[in-house]
Amino acid sequence: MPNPVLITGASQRVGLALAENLLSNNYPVIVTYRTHKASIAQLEKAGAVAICADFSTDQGIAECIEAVKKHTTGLRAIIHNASEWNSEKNTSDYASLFDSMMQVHAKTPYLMNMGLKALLNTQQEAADIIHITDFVQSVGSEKHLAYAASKAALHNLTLSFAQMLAPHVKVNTIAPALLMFNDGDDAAYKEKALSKSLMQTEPGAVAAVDAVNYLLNSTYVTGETLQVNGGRHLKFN
Ligand SMILES: NC(=O)C1=CN([C@@H]2O[C@H](COP(=O)(O)OP(=O)(O)OC[C@H]3O[C@@H](n4cnc5c(N)ncnc54)[C@H](OP(=O)(O)O)[C@@H]3O)[C@@H](O)[C@H]2O)C=CC1
Ligand SMILES: Nc1nc2c(c(=O)[nH]1)N=C([C@H](O)[C@@H](O)CO)CN2
Repeated sequence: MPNPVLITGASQRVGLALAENLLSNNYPVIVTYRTHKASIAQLEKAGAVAICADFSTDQGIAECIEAVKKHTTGLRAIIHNASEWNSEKNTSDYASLFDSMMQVHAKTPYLMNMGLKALLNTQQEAADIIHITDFVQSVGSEKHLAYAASKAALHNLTLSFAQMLAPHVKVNTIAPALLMFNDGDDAAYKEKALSKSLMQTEPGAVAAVDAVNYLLNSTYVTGETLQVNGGRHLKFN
């Protein structure tokens, strides 16, 4: 039996699509969720192990690490997907915003990788860590400053863990731009968001699923960023 893939934040959208795709490709899957939704019950019905985890505290991260260890002695991959896209416009408590963004996007992957890296080394074939960041890791964001900084920190962890865990474990970043709109995004927002890339489309979670499968099947890519942004870096007008 192959070792499972661990996906964080899999109760909806991209994380859920990743879990469903990997299950359909016969990978054993362990997911974390914070809010129990029907999607989690469906994943469990399909054979996934589901762990309730809130990464907003260090204790929550530690408990998640211990829960994973109770379920498996080995891991094929860890995919850090859990995230909150919070903006400065919704608060005046910038200290808490900054801390919460760094907590979920940088401290959680850091502590989970340090706590679980030994499980990645019980494989004959290579193992993977995938950090899902954001296009803004390299250009910043005037409306999501703390979010962008935390995603840049996560990418820097890619560079460090790639050096620490080579050659057995490959560590890479997937940096998406628009993948999926959110409920409540109005037509004006959607039009503006679509205009920011050359492809001018909302690709859906499948764009991230394809990127993850490329990395899982790669044998020589590590310490890299897979940009999944519809050519946004070339859209200047
Ligand atoms: N959607 C997009 O267009 C883009 C997405 N990305 C990145 O891709 C990834 C997937 O995006 P998307 O699917 O939209 O993500 P979501 O915004 O839907 O969030 C994914 C999950 O993260 C979980 N989560 C958030 N905070 C915590 C926490 N403190 N502890 C535990 N779990 C938490 C949530 O769990 P629950 O619901 O169970 O509470 C949620 O289901 C993210 O890393 C995102 O930053 C990057 C660029 C564009
Ligand atoms: N955790 C999340 N991160 C991001 C989301 C999201 O919905 N959840 N959405 C975006 C936007 O699509 C942005 O890329 C384009 O406006 C960014 N990050």
